[in-house]
Amino acid sequence: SDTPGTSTGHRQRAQSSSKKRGVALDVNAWRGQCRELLRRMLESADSEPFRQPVDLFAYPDYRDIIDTPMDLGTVSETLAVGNYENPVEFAKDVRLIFSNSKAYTPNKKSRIYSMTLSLSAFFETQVLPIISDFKSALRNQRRSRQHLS
Ligand SMILES: O=C(NCC1CC1)N1CCN(C(=O)c2ccco2)CC1
Repeated sequence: SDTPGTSTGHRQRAQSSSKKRGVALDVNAWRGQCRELLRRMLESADSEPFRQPVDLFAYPDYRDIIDTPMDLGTVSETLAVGNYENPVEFAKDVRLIFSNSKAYTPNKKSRIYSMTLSLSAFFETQVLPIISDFKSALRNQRRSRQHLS
């Protein structure tokens, strides 16, 4: 630990460094982080009903209730082709999977709906730091660009 009362002197801050508070504020880090989060969700048994679009022959009334179907396979594809601009858009689609399941379920004790609950609890804990780190990186980038103008 530091000797109490020692001065660290005036540390020269490297101009190019975007590191603050020990967090690398990289505005692109969110994409790999979201890919890894998806991978972990897809390896969970709880994601099985949500890996592919709903089979409308198995659930003929599905579109009577659900306007915008969504599934983890579609989210993965959208992320892979670069069609999400930020992690908030990514999270919006994943949350749509869970809200669709909640809207469609005949009752809150259904097996598939209970899988939604545990999967979404896991997702929310994991996506929160990804979104806050992205927003910090964006603030940092705008701050450093602003002084250039
Ligand atoms: O067929 C589905 N998925 C496609 C399977 C993976 C290949 N389903 C998932 C969505 N879904 C519900 O959320 C739900 C809630 C209560 C009962 O079902 C309906 C069934």
